[in-house]
Amino acid sequence: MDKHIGFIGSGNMAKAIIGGLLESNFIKREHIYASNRSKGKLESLGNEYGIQVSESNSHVAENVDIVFLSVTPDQYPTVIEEVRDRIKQDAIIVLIAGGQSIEQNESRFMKEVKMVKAMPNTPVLVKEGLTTLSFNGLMTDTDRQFIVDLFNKVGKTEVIDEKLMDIASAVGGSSPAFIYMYIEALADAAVLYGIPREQAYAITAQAVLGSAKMVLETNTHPAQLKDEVCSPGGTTIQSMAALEKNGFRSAIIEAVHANMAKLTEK
Ligand SMILES: NC(=O)C1=CN([C@@H]2O[C@H](COP(=O)(O)OP(=O)(O)OC[C@H]3O[C@@H](n4cnc5c(N)ncnc54)[C@H](OP(=O)(O)O)[C@@H]3O)[C@@H](O)[C@H]2O)C=CC1
Ligand SMILES: O=C(O)[C@@H]1CCC=N1
Repeated sequence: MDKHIGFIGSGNMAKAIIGGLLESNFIKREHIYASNRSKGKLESLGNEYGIQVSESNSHVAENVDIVFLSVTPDQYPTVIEEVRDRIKQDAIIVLIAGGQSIEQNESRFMKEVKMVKAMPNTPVLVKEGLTTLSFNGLMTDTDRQFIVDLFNKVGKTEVIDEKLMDIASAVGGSSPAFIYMYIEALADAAVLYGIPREQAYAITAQAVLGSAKMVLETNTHPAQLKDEVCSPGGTTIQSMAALEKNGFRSAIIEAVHANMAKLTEK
Protein backbone atom coordinates (compact mmCIF):
# COMPACT_ATOMS: atom_id res chain seq x y z
CA MET A 1 0.00 0.00 0.00
CA ASP A 2 1.69 3.19 -1.15
CA LYS A 3 -0.80 5.76 0.15
CA HIS A 4 0.10 8.12 2.98
CA ILE A 5 -2.35 8.64 5.86
CA GLY A 6 -2.44 11.64 8.18
CA PHE A 7 -4.09 12.39 11.52
CA ILE A 8 -4.80 15.96 12.55
CA GLY A 9 -5.28 15.63 16.30
CA SER A 10 -3.39 12.82 17.99
CA GLY A 11 -5.57 11.93 20.95
CA ASN A 12 -7.15 8.69 22.06
CA MET A 13 -9.01 7.80 18.86
CA ALA A 14 -6.17 8.67 16.48
CA LYS A 15 -3.78 6.65 18.60
CA ALA A 16 -6.09 3.62 18.57
CA ILE A 17 -6.49 3.73 14.76
CA ILE A 18 -2.75 4.18 14.22
CA GLY A 19 -1.93 1.32 16.60
CA GLY A 20 -4.44 -0.99 14.92
CA LEU A 21 -3.27 -0.14 11.38
CA LEU A 22 0.37 -0.77 12.29
CA GLU A 23 -0.50 -4.03 14.04
CA SER A 24 -2.36 -5.20 10.92
CA ASN A 25 0.58 -4.31 8.64
CA PHE A 26 -1.81 -2.33 6.44
CA ILE A 27 0.65 0.54 6.14
CA LYS A 28 4.32 1.27 6.73
CA ARG A 29 4.97 3.44 9.79
CA GLU A 30 6.84 6.02 7.70
CA HIS A 31 3.67 6.52 5.63
CA ILE A 32 1.69 7.69 8.69
CA TYR A 33 1.77 11.38 9.64
CA ALA A 34 0.29 12.99 12.75
CA SER A 35 0.01 16.48 14.22
CA ASN A 36 -1.31 17.68 17.56
CA ARG A 37 -1.93 20.88 19.51
CA SER A 38 0.21 19.96 22.51
CA LYS A 39 3.75 18.80 21.90
CA GLY A 40 4.13 16.18 24.65
CA LYS A 41 1.45 13.84 23.32
CA LEU A 42 2.91 14.11 19.83
CA GLU A 43 6.40 13.23 21.01
CA SER A 44 5.22 10.18 22.89
CA LEU A 45 3.20 9.03 19.86
CA GLY A 46 6.27 9.45 17.65
CA ASN A 47 8.42 7.51 20.13
CA GLU A 48 5.89 4.73 20.59
CA TYR A 49 5.00 4.14 16.94
CA GLY A 50 7.89 5.59 14.94
CA ILE A 51 5.54 7.55 12.70
CA GLN A 52 6.14 11.02 11.21
CA VAL A 53 5.01 13.63 13.73
CA SER A 54 4.77 17.38 13.23
CA GLU A 55 3.42 20.34 15.17
CA SER A 56 2.03 21.67 11.89
CA ASN A 57 -1.43 20.53 10.78
CA SER A 58 -0.65 21.93 7.32
CA HIS A 59 2.48 19.82 7.02
CA VAL A 60 0.39 16.70 7.60
CA ALA A 61 -2.30 17.85 5.15
CA GLU A 62 0.24 18.51 2.39
CA ASN A 63 1.90 15.12 2.64
CA VAL A 64 -0.94 12.63 2.79
CA ASP A 65 -3.61 11.09 0.58
CA ILE A 66 -6.09 10.45 3.39
CA VAL A 67 -6.62 13.09 6.07
CA PHE A 68 -8.28 12.04 9.31
CA LEU A 69 -9.78 15.00 11.18
CA SER A 70 -9.30 13.48 14.62
CA VAL A 71 -9.76 16.61 16.72
CA THR A 72 -12.83 17.27 18.83
CA PRO A 73 -15.87 18.65 16.95
CA ASP A 74 -15.41 22.23 18.22
CA GLN A 75 -12.01 22.36 16.48
CA TYR A 76 -13.33 21.41 13.04
CA PRO A 77 -13.91 24.96 11.73
CA THR A 78 -10.42 26.14 12.79
CA VAL A 79 -8.59 23.08 11.54
CA ILE A 80 -10.39 23.01 8.19
CA GLU A 81 -9.67 26.70 7.62
CA GLU A 82 -6.02 25.95 8.35
CA VAL A 83 -5.65 23.00 5.97
CA ARG A 84 -8.20 23.48 3.20
CA ASP A 85 -5.71 25.11 0.81
CA ARG A 86 -2.96 22.63 1.71
CA ILE A 87 -4.60 19.30 0.99
CA LYS A 88 -3.64 17.32 -2.12
CA GLN A 89 -5.88 17.64 -5.17
CA ASP A 90 -7.39 14.16 -4.79
CA ALA A 91 -7.22 13.86 -0.99
CA ILE A 92 -9.88 11.95 0.94
CA ILE A 93 -11.07 13.69 4.11
CA VAL A 94 -12.25 11.40 6.91
CA LEU A 95 -14.50 13.01 9.54
CA ILE A 96 -14.56 11.03 12.75
CA ALA A 97 -16.09 13.61 15.07
CA GLY A 98 -19.42 12.86 16.72
CA GLY A 99 -22.28 14.96 15.36
CA GLN A 100 -20.32 16.36 12.39
CA SER A 101 -22.07 15.91 9.03
CA ILE A 102 -20.61 15.60 5.55
CA GLU A 103 -22.67 18.54 4.22
CA GLN A 104 -21.61 20.92 7.00
CA ASN A 105 -17.93 20.11 6.45
CA GLU A 106 -18.03 20.11 2.63
CA SER A 107 -19.08 23.73 2.86
CA ARG A 108 -16.18 24.53 5.23
CA PHE A 109 -13.71 23.39 2.57
CA MET A 110 -15.27 25.85 0.09
CA LYS A 111 -14.39 23.49 -2.78
CA GLU A 112 -15.28 19.99 -3.87
CA VAL A 113 -13.57 17.35 -1.72
CA LYS A 114 -13.87 13.62 -1.38
CA MET A 115 -15.30 13.02 2.08
CA VAL A 116 -16.11 10.12 4.39
CA LYS A 117 -17.99 10.22 7.65
CA ALA A 118 -16.58 7.44 9.80
CA MET A 119 -17.54 6.50 13.33
CA PRO A 120 -14.96 4.07 14.71
CA ASN A 121 -14.54 2.84 18.27
CA THR A 122 -11.40 2.36 20.35
CA PRO A 123 -11.31 -1.47 19.99
CA VAL A 124 -9.75 -0.78 16.56
CA LEU A 125 -6.52 -0.83 18.58
CA VAL A 126 -6.90 -4.60 19.02
CA LYS A 127 -8.40 -5.08 15.55
CA GLU A 128 -11.87 -5.72 16.98
CA GLY A 129 -13.27 -2.30 16.18
CA LEU A 130 -16.58 -1.40 14.66
CA THR A 131 -16.67 1.48 12.21
CA THR A 132 -19.79 2.81 10.54
CA LEU A 133 -19.19 4.64 7.25
CA SER A 134 -20.98 7.02 4.87
CA PHE A 135 -19.47 8.59 1.73
CA ASN A 136 -20.04 11.73 -0.25
CA GLY A 137 -20.80 11.69 -3.97
CA LEU A 138 -17.23 12.41 -5.06
CA MET A 139 -15.90 9.16 -3.62
CA THR A 140 -15.35 6.66 -6.45
CA ASP A 141 -16.00 2.93 -6.02
CA THR A 142 -12.23 2.47 -5.65
CA ASP A 143 -12.05 5.17 -2.97
CA ARG A 144 -14.94 3.62 -1.06
CA GLN A 145 -13.41 0.16 -1.24
CA PHE A 146 -10.08 1.53 -0.02
CA ILE A 147 -11.71 3.10 3.06
CA VAL A 148 -13.74 -0.05 3.80
CA ASP A 149 -10.57 -2.16 3.45
CA LEU A 150 -8.66 0.19 5.76
CA PHE A 151 -11.23 -0.07 8.56
CA ASN A 152 -11.75 -3.81 7.95
CA LYS A 153 -8.07 -4.27 8.79
CA VAL A 154 -8.84 -3.07 12.33
CA GLY A 155 -12.23 -4.68 12.86
CA LYS A 156 -15.58 -4.71 11.13
CA THR A 157 -17.39 -2.07 9.09
CA GLU A 158 -20.99 -1.21 8.27
CA VAL A 159 -21.83 1.25 5.50
CA ILE A 160 -24.96 3.11 6.61
CA ASP A 161 -27.18 5.99 5.55
CA GLU A 162 -25.59 9.14 6.95
CA LYS A 163 -28.82 10.13 8.68
CA LEU A 164 -28.29 7.12 11.02
CA MET A 165 -24.75 8.16 11.91
CA ASP A 166 -25.65 9.86 15.22
CA ILE A 167 -27.38 6.83 16.65
CA ALA A 168 -24.56 4.64 15.29
CA SER A 169 -22.15 6.90 17.16
CA ALA A 170 -24.06 6.35 20.41
CA VAL A 171 -24.43 2.57 20.14
CA GLY A 172 -21.16 1.79 18.31
CA GLY A 173 -18.71 4.63 19.00
CA SER A 174 -19.59 5.37 22.63
CA SER A 175 -20.87 2.01 23.83
CA PRO A 176 -17.44 0.56 24.65
CA ALA A 177 -17.43 3.01 27.59
CA PHE A 178 -20.77 1.59 28.81
CA ILE A 179 -19.31 -1.91 28.50
CA TYR A 180 -16.12 -1.04 30.37
CA MET A 181 -18.25 0.36 33.19
CA TYR A 182 -20.25 -2.89 33.24
CA ILE A 183 -17.05 -4.98 33.34
CA GLU A 184 -15.65 -2.79 36.09
CA ALA A 185 -18.82 -3.12 38.17
CA LEU A 186 -18.98 -6.89 37.68
CA ALA A 187 -15.30 -7.20 38.58
CA ASP A 188 -15.85 -5.08 41.71
CA ALA A 189 -18.54 -7.55 42.75
CA ALA A 190 -16.12 -10.42 42.08
CA VAL A 191 -13.49 -8.74 44.25
CA LEU A 192 -16.12 -8.12 46.94
CA TYR A 193 -16.56 -11.88 47.13
CA GLY A 194 -12.83 -12.61 47.22
CA ILE A 195 -11.65 -13.09 43.63
CA PRO A 196 -8.29 -11.33 43.08
CA ARG A 197 -8.58 -8.17 40.93
CA GLU A 198 -6.67 -9.46 37.88
CA GLN A 199 -8.65 -12.69 37.78
CA ALA A 200 -11.85 -10.69 38.22
CA TYR A 201 -11.12 -8.78 34.97
CA ALA A 202 -10.06 -11.96 33.17
CA ILE A 203 -13.32 -13.70 34.11
CA THR A 204 -15.71 -10.82 33.48
CA ALA A 205 -14.12 -9.55 30.24
CA GLN A 206 -14.05 -13.06 28.76
CA ALA A 207 -17.73 -13.49 29.71
CA VAL A 208 -18.52 -10.29 27.75
CA LEU A 209 -16.37 -11.36 24.78
CA GLY A 210 -17.91 -14.84 24.65
CA SER A 211 -21.46 -13.48 24.96
CA ALA A 212 -20.84 -11.03 22.10
CA LYS A 213 -19.52 -13.89 19.95
CA MET A 214 -22.63 -15.94 20.73
CA VAL A 215 -24.84 -13.10 19.45
CA LEU A 216 -22.71 -12.65 16.31
CA GLU A 217 -22.10 -16.29 15.48
CA THR A 218 -25.19 -18.27 16.52
CA ASN A 219 -27.73 -16.00 14.84
CA THR A 220 -29.90 -16.44 17.94
CA HIS A 221 -31.99 -13.68 19.53
CA PRO A 222 -30.28 -12.25 22.65
CA ALA A 223 -33.40 -13.00 24.70
CA GLN A 224 -33.19 -16.69 23.73
CA LEU A 225 -29.50 -16.77 24.68
CA LYS A 226 -30.39 -15.15 28.00
CA ASP A 227 -33.13 -17.73 28.62
CA GLU A 228 -30.61 -20.53 28.01
CA VAL A 229 -28.50 -19.23 30.90
CA CYS A 230 -31.40 -19.01 33.34
CA SER A 231 -31.85 -22.48 34.80
CA PRO A 232 -35.36 -23.07 36.26
CA GLY A 233 -35.45 -21.98 39.90
CA GLY A 234 -31.74 -21.23 39.59
CA THR A 235 -29.41 -18.38 40.39
CA THR A 236 -29.30 -16.39 37.13
CA ILE A 237 -33.01 -15.66 37.09
CA GLN A 238 -32.56 -14.13 40.57
CA SER A 239 -30.00 -11.76 39.06
CA MET A 240 -32.32 -11.00 36.11
CA ALA A 241 -35.08 -10.04 38.53
CA ALA A 242 -32.68 -7.79 40.46
CA LEU A 243 -31.49 -6.11 37.24
CA GLU A 244 -35.08 -5.49 36.11
CA LYS A 245 -35.99 -4.08 39.54
CA ASN A 246 -33.07 -1.64 39.28
CA GLY A 247 -33.93 -0.46 35.77
CA PHE A 248 -30.97 -2.01 33.93
CA ARG A 249 -32.52 -1.89 30.44
CA SER A 250 -34.00 1.51 31.07
CA ALA A 251 -30.62 2.83 32.27
CA ILE A 252 -29.03 1.74 28.96
CA ILE A 253 -31.76 3.34 26.86
CA GLU A 254 -31.49 6.55 28.93
CA ALA A 255 -27.73 6.53 28.31
CA VAL A 256 -28.41 6.47 24.56
CA HIS A 257 -30.99 9.28 24.86
CA ALA A 258 -28.42 11.44 26.71
CA ASN A 259 -25.83 10.72 24.03
CA MET A 260 -28.23 11.63 21.21
CA ALA A 261 -29.22 14.85 22.98
CA LYS A 262 -25.57 15.94 23.03
CA LEU A 263 -24.93 14.86 19.43
CA THR A 264 -27.89 16.79 18.09
CA GLU A 265 -27.64 19.94 20.25
CA LYS A 266 -27.27 23.11 18.18
N1 LIG B 1 -12.56 8.42 21.81
C1 LIG B 1 -13.40 7.67 21.09
O1 LIG B 1 -13.72 6.52 21.46
C2 LIG B 1 -13.97 8.19 19.81
C3 LIG B 1 -13.75 9.49 19.41
N2 LIG B 1 -14.26 9.93 18.22
C4 LIG B 1 -14.01 11.29 17.78
O2 LIG B 1 -12.62 11.48 17.68
C5 LIG B 1 -12.31 12.84 17.92
C6 LIG B 1 -11.19 12.92 18.94
O3 LIG B 1 -11.68 12.35 20.13
P1 LIG B 1 -10.68 11.78 21.23
O4 LIG B 1 -9.51 11.16 20.56
O5 LIG B 1 -11.51 11.00 22.17
O6 LIG B 1 -10.24 13.14 21.94
P2 LIG B 1 -8.79 13.57 22.46
O7 LIG B 1 -9.00 14.80 23.26
O8 LIG B 1 -8.11 12.41 23.08
O9 LIG B 1 -8.02 13.93 21.10
C7 LIG B 1 -8.17 15.12 20.42
C8 LIG B 1 -6.78 15.62 20.11
O10 LIG B 1 -6.85 16.73 19.23
C9 LIG B 1 -5.86 17.65 19.61
N3 LIG B 1 -6.24 18.96 19.12
C10 LIG B 1 -7.23 19.78 19.55
N4 LIG B 1 -7.29 20.89 18.81
C11 LIG B 1 -6.32 20.78 17.88
C12 LIG B 1 -5.88 21.61 16.82
N5 LIG B 1 -6.47 22.79 16.56
N6 LIG B 1 -4.86 21.19 16.05
C13 LIG B 1 -4.24 20.00 16.30
N7 LIG B 1 -4.62 19.18 17.30
C14 LIG B 1 -5.64 19.56 18.07
C15 LIG B 1 -5.81 17.57 21.10
O11 LIG B 1 -4.57 18.06 21.56
P3 LIG B 1 -4.20 18.33 23.13
O12 LIG B 1 -5.39 17.94 23.94
O13 LIG B 1 -3.00 17.48 23.35
O14 LIG B 1 -3.92 19.77 23.21
C16 LIG B 1 -6.02 16.09 21.36
O15 LIG B 1 -4.81 15.38 21.45
C17 LIG B 1 -13.57 13.52 18.39
O16 LIG B 1 -14.08 14.29 17.34
C18 LIG B 1 -14.49 12.36 18.73
O17 LIG B 1 -15.85 12.65 18.50
C19 LIG B 1 -14.99 9.11 17.40
C20 LIG B 1 -15.23 7.83 17.75
C21 LIG B 1 -14.79 7.26 19.01
O1 LIG C 1 -17.34 10.89 23.49
C1 LIG C 1 -17.35 11.28 22.31
O2 LIG C 1 -17.82 12.40 22.03
C2 LIG C 1 -16.83 10.39 21.21
C3 LIG C 1 -17.84 10.10 20.13
C4 LIG C 1 -17.99 8.60 20.12
C5 LIG C 1 -17.12 8.13 21.19
N1 LIG C 1 -16.48 9.11 21.75
